[in-house]
Amino acid sequence: MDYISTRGSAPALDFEGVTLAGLASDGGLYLPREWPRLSQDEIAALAGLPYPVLAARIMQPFVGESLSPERLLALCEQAYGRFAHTAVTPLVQLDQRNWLLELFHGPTLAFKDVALQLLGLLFEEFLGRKGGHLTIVGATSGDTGSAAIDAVAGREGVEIFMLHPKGRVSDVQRRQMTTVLAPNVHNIAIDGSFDDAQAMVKRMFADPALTGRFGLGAVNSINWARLMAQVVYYFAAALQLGGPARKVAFAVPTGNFGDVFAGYVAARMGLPVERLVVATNVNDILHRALTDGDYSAGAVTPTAAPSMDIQVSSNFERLLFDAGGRDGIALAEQMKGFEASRAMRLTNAQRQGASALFTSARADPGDMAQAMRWAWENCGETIDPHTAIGLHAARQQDLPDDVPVVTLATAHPAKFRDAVERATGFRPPLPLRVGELFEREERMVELPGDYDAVAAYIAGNATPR
Ligand SMILES: Cc1ncc(COP(=O)(O)O)c(C=O)c1O
Ligand SMILES: N[C@@H](CCOP(=O)(O)O)C(=O)O
Repeated sequence: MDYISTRGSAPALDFEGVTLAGLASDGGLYLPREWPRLSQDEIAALAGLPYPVLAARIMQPFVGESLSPERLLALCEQAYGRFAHTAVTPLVQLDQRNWLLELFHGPTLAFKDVALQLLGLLFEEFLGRKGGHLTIVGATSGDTGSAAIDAVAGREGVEIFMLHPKGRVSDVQRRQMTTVLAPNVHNIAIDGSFDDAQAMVKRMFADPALTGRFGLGAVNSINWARLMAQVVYYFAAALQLGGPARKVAFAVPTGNFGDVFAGYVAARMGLPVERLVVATNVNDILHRALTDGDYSAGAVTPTAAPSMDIQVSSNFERLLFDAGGRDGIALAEQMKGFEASRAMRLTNAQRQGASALFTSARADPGDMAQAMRWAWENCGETIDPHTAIGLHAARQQDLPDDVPVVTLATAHPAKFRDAVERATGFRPPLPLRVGELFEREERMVELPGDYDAVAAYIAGNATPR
């Protein structure tokens, strides 16, 4: 399996290469040259497998020669052995139509653990072969940061510099990052939004002052390995609900478009998916793009679902490339225009390609609170604000009677307990496995939202390759 860039001019790489590279050298994102396809019989034969075995089977075609099937399985067993539920991503029924896919049973209580626990092990495996040192630079609106830090803290040959927008993550999210005092972990709070932090990280990969001295790596969903690991739970859920004989719809709380793009990959591999519902909060660039082709980024509005307070959505580029005909050179021009003006129109081909599977919905703060209350009062379930946005979208769908709708429950409600308590009156307790988060010392630096200041800090503190 080899991987090509969405912008058409970076060298093709194998799985090990894309995992360590993160972003392509032309500024694009890597995707498999071709989608591996599973027949309906092959999918049916996956029913009932333990999660790590299912994960290794789904991921093997993407991994190719980079890992033997036995080694990939061993890494999956190690990664998913840290989850607090034996099903890893259990399904919970809400009513006749609606289900929750709980993705928050990992060590840091959000769906990011599903991919990042594995990615930490992949880094260790590949660096162990090649030698060298990886300097991870990442941006987080709260959940990627804690999951990535947990996955790499204390590991040999890796260090992490994680940027988050100051004051715009929940107190639990911040402490999950800043109380990890391992010497290879560096938390940086910047003035600005997640979009500002993400733009800085992408710029670092094109900055010779950094790339010349440090081996930069990515943990954000620009890294293909992140998305690959997330494809697995779409199969896991569909198989439990009668797939592949029965189609399933998914409602996905969306920010950087990584999680829902993983659902698109599952469909491209042959999983019968009725619909993928892109659920946004008031930062609704994706909803506007999918409904009328307008991909224009305004300022980010802070909400009670801070992890989705994103306007420039990295992985949308992957969809524009794949659904729009895979013309990397044309897409590079289109993205250059977007980067200059923060606005673009989707082409007809991109709109048609996307509309075959995707639909979208937007939730304002009232819709979000109402969905939290509905789940609590009618089903006895506490859900977090991000999941609530997904559920709001799921409950608006007009679908054939026999199609179940799975809302991805992307974070544990206790990560956002103030918002949950405001909506439901119930304050969800933190699970014991996170420990005494509020008693621990915090460590981070605060920097202005200025690229040169952040790059200089990293250059002054990172380990050369
Ligand atoms: C809890 C939660 N829900 C949803 C999302 C959105 O996921 P994605 O960025 O993959 O669209 C995020 C962050 O990305 C998140 O942390
Ligand atoms: N919501 C994310 C934002 C980063 O997204 P990623 O999936 O590209 O890493 C977060 O919680 O940090």
